[in-house]
Amino acid sequence: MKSEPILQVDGVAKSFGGLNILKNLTFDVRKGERIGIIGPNGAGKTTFYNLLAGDLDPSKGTIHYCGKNITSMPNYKRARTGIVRTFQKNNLLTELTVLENLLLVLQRKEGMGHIWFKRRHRKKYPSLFQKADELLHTWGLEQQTNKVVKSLSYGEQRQIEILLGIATEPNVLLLDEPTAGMSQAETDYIVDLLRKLPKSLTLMIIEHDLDVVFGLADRMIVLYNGEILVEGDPHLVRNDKRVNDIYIGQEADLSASS
Ligand SMILES: Nc1ncnc2c1ncn2[C@@H]1O[C@H](COP(=O)(O)OP(=O)(O)OP(=O)(O)O)[C@@H](O)[C@H]1O
Repeated sequence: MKSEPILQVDGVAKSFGGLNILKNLTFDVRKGERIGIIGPNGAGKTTFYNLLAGDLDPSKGTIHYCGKNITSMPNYKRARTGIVRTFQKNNLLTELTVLENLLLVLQRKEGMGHIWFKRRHRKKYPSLFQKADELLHTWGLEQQTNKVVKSLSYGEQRQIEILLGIATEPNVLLLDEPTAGMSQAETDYIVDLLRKLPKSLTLMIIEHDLDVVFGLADRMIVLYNGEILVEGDPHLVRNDKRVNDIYIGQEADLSASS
């Protein structure tokens, strides 16, 4: 028996000054699904994440999360209820160390005040530090612990950003091009990390690297001109003529990226 949808998107549209960027999107996401979202530049993928994360309100339609209407719920409340996104560009505090960035996320999660950053001491907050150590160990990033973020490579910074998203223990994690700008080794690390995430976590991944997204997703959504062109099983989507047509002349032929 299929589980109840964790997200229900019903008739969602978004216009900017008369331009219809997203048109009548309707689909459900079930708990634990891995949804890959692809589409050419400008198809509306990031705008769609903005609507899911509460960074923008839809012009039409509704979004339900765990059965509750969240269409007008602001982003910080959605994040608190477990819908967390990462961005195409890093959102880290680059003057701080990896550990300090992680502690900041964990202290917020533990409800330890909204002071944007207060230096915490290991002796005084052992459980906070232990949690940070565990996360860095689990994801093989111990060596980065005390490095200042700005000293890391772009790909390493993106790895840390994803780690921070995971540290919040989200129910739904929205990843926006998680491997963009990464080396092959860094990409492999991220793919491996995403594969190891708990099965109960619902993942949505916007990704231009077709090998990555087809390798991770158990369902694909193809956006084109603000509409769902094709949706479904990755194997069928990969071989769909309409999908191949929109990728012809672009970075890759879908059938060649297996
Ligand atoms: N605030 C805005 N005002 C006006 N137009 C916007 C705004 N935000 C996005 N757009 C337009 O909406 C369209 C979709 O943009 P969006 O960033 O969602 O596409 P995308 O599929 O994520 O593209 P990419 O793969 O290049 O990131 C683009 O034509 C963009 O210029």
